[in-house]
Amino acid sequence: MIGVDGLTKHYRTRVAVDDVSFTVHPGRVTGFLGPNGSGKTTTMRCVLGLTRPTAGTATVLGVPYRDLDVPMRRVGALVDPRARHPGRTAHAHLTALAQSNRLPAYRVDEVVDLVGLGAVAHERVRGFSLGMAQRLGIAVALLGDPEVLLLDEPVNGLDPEGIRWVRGLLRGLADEGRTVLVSSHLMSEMEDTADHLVVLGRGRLLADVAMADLLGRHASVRVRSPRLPLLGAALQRAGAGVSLEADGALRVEGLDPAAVGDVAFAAGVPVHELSPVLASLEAAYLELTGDDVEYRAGVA
Ligand SMILES: Nc1ncnc2c1ncn2[C@@H]1O[C@H](COP(=O)(O)OP(=O)(O)OP(=O)(O)O)[C@@H](O)[C@H]1O
Repeated sequence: MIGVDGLTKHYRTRVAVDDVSFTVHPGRVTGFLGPNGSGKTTTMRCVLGLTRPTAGTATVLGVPYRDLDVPMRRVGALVDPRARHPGRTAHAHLTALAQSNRLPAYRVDEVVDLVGLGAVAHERVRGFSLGMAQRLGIAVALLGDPEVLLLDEPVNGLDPEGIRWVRGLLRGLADEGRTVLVSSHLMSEMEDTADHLVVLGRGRLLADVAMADLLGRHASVRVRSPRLPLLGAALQRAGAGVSLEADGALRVEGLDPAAVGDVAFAAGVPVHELSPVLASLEAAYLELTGDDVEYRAGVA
């Protein structure tokens, strides 16, 4: 469990995180989303005791991170995959961490195998690709076999096979009852991985919502009929938003498929197709964050 309560962080005049509260529960993967600069990393750093909040609190398993005894056994984190000793081998890096955190040496070989770094474990980290560095960062996070995991952009730099592997790993960790908070910019990846979403925009909380609810809220219905104008008018009278698709079908928003069918029946209009259309996470996300994007392409 991760608890963030009234969390606020100011950097001089910039408000990086603005009175944000949410709880990350165990047993599910919680996706942490938001445009660039929306405060995700700052929030994670506050949870990990790396950044001191201006106001509010962040706790892990009910206590501030600094109060945890042997934190690596309780919380695993991937925040900056490049932040490790470049002259060391991956194995030596993990061994040093295991020793300083009183973790068993056999755990090093376990996590090396788990993240698929067996072939390069004795090579220097300096020569690692971003994908290999990410895998090593994930190995560090898993070293203490922790109950809580915070991973900032873990699929950054990974190839499709690596991305699939991370997805399976996160699912497995959540299924074991662990708390998993993971940030990503890849909407399609989040859609396949996360059960729950916490969304930030300009440092504020925009949504704390189950993935299925968010997608359901933005779902629509496709309907075809030989008497389209009549059906469109009846649906609008029922309060639906109606638009014409390129192929001549109607796109109906604000009513579920059963309600659309009932409106058609009551209007005496034949229906030739009636299908629910699930929103993509990308569309739902853009709608949520539309006004809160701080850095747009082409804008300084
Ligand atoms: N050490 C710092 N000093 C000054 N400003 C900072 C510092 N760290 C972050 N910020 C600012 O705080 C805001 C939030 O940044 P943060 O890195 O938390 O966002 P983010 O959502 O993780 O972004 P990204 O997706 O780009 O990593 C940004 O405007 C950033 O410029």
